[in-house]
Parts: sequence; C-alpha cells; structure tokens
Amino acid sequence: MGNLHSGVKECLSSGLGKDWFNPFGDNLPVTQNYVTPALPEHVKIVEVGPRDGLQNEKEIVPTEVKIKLIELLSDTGLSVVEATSFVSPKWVPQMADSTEVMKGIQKRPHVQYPVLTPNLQGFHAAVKAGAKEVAVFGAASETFSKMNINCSIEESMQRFEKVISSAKDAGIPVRGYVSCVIQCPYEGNIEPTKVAEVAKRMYSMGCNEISLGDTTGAATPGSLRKLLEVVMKEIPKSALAVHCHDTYGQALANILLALQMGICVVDCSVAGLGGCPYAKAASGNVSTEDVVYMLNGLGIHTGVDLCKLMEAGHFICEALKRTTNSKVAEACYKTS
Ligand SMILES: CC(C)(COP(=O)([O-])OP(=O)([O-])OC[C@H]1O[C@@H](n2cnc3c(N)ncnc32)[C@H](O)[C@@H]1OP(=O)([O-])[O-])[C@@H](O)C(=O)NCCC(=O)NCCSC(=O)C[C@@](C)(O)CC(=O)[O-]
Repeated sequence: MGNLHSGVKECLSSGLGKDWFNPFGDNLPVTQNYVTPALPEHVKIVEVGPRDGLQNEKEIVPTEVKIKLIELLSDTGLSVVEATSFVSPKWVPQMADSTEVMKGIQKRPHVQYPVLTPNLQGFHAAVKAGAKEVAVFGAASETFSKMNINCSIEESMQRFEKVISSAKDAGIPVRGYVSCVIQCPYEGNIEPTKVAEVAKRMYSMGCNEISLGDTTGAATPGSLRKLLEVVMKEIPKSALAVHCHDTYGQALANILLALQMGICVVDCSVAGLGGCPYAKAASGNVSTEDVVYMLNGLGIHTGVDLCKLMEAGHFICEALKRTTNSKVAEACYKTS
C-alpha cells in the first residue's frame, strides 16, 4: 500500500489546507472554515463502491478482497457502506458471492450495510445472510427497467410492494433507487414529471429514502435543478439522495447544487469505481474522496477521515490493478 506522509494526512483529516497543499499558494488562504448558510451542516455519505463500484468489473473480484474493502471503508467513519446485491448471478456474475460477503464482514456497530434486493427472492436471501437494510431499484425509463431488471416499471412496482411489505414486517428499512432521472442510455432524455411519478410511488409504498440516479452522468446543475424542483413537490427533501455518475465531469457541481437545494444525502464510490452493466457508456460514480474533500473545504461535517478513505481507495485500486478515478487521491499520492 502506498504511503501518504504525515503532513498530507494531517491536512486532509482536518480539511484545512497546509500552505504547500493549497494549489493557489499563499494568495488564497484555505484555512478559513465557514459554512455557507444555504448549505447543510452535515452530509450523510452513502458509500456504494463495494456494490456499484464492483458490479461492473469483468474479472471476478475475490470475496476476501470485497470483504477487506468493506472493512477498510467501515473504519473511515462512514455510516453507510452498501455491501453487495442479491441479484441473479446470471445477470450480474460479480455479485454472485453476496451471501459470503455479508456473512464474512466484521460488522462495525456504527455502520449500516444495506444491500440491493430486486425481488422477494433476493430479499429473503439477504435477510438470511444477515442484512438489516435493503434497497429496491427501479427506473424512470421503461426500456432501462426492462434491460436492468427484466420487467416493466409497473411490474417492478408490484415486486417492490412485496419486498417493502415483507421488510416492514421484519422491521427492515428500504431505500428506493430511481435510475435514469435525467437520461436513459436507450431512450434519451427523461421528463422530470416521469421521475417524480416513479419516485413518489416508491416513497408512498414505504421507501424511507429515494436515491435519484443520474445513471449516465449526463446531468448538469441546470438539468438537475429542474428535476429537483419537480421531485421536491412530491417528496420531502429530507428523504432524497443524489447518486451522480461522473461521465461528463459534472458530478461535483451537481452535488453542490443538490446541497444548495437542501439535499443532505450523497451517494459516492471510493476511487470513483463502477458503472452500471446496463449503461455501458457510463463511467463510475463520483469518487468519495473528491466529495469528502469538497465537503471538508465547505466546512460540512461528514465524519469521514479522508486519509483512511484514500487508503481504502488505494487498496482496491491495487487489487484491481487500476489507477484511481479520484482527482484528490491522484493529487495526494503524486505529492506525497
Ligand atoms: C431482477 C432479476 C433477478 C430478474 O431476473 P429474471 O430472469 O427476470 O427473474 P426470474 O424471476 O424469471 O428468475 C429467473 C432466474 O433468476 C433467478 N433469480 C431471480 N431473482 C433472483 C435473485 N434476487 N437472486 C438470485 N437469483 C435470482 C431465479 O432463481 C431463476 O433462476 P433459474 O431457475 O433460471 O436458475 C434480474 O434481472 C437481475 O438480477 N437483475 C439485476 C440487475 C442489476 O443488478 N443491475 C445493477 C444494479 S442497478 C444499478 O446499478 C443502478 C443504480 C442502483 O446504481 C442507480 C443508478 O446509477 O442508476
């Protein structure tokens, strides 16, 4: 594992730049820690790297590497680490070891480990493996729904209803993802009203949080604002999360916009790993390191130790023989 020298560590943990770390030198101090009034004081980061980040990997990642990654992430101060998905191994072979992963991790008491469950079969397997939180995943595009989960939007809602009802009986909270909130890889642009309709339905069914997935990463702060204005008429902002892929380099700008509009739950993936197997041209999620660095700079609390996070990112990049997609990690490892 590569080493960050102690100066970098100190500076990243506090979020307050040392002089040498400030890319603008002495002329622009970054030591002033202020909170812009419109921004939240605390942001919950939902780390999706072990699931969204790894599901698209061609080579099967060994189960022990997945477990180690989840454990490293659990020790960074993150409160949510999405661990795996209970989906068909024929559809997503990389997630075939979901039971072993769930059973293998040394769970930390302060961390939640939600898993994806597209149907009752997945839900029951997840509960058996020890899952205490699950997520259902739908889409605002008919074609994507068919490609991703092999059913129409309407059929998916019927499946989710069953999962949510069983989860309620078991006292298990359910998150709801809506994919293609801006653009579908097959249908093109998606109307915000369609997204709001699907999101509202999932929220009304009992999902406690709705994560809006910019699956292709095509959103800009302009299009995201329009979307959020429509969706927020149907769902309280406190129940919304943003899930930004970074295909067009817009993710951080989009997240900042979402925070300014009152959202305080952000999904991201360590080292910017990932992508969806059914959105081929899309790149990974925004990297957790870059999001935490930005939030540190804004004086927004996340509870995440950026150095430990970068070490987790370094671990998985080495395991995958891959360079990081995190600009922050790249800069820090270059300068250390
Ligand atoms: C939904 C299904 C299962 C329907 O798949 P299906 O083939 O329509 O299901 P089925 O009910 O007809 O069953 C067919 C076979 O699948 C099995 N099966 C059925 N269900 C399960 C299950 N839960 N776990 C394990 N096996 C399952 C079942 O046992 C049977 O096995 P067989 O008898 O042929 O041997 C399938 O389409 C699937 O697994 N899709 C997963 C797709 C996926 O994981 N996509 C990536 C995650 S979504 C995402 O990344 C987007 C997100 C969330 O990040 C947000 C964003 O960025 O947009």
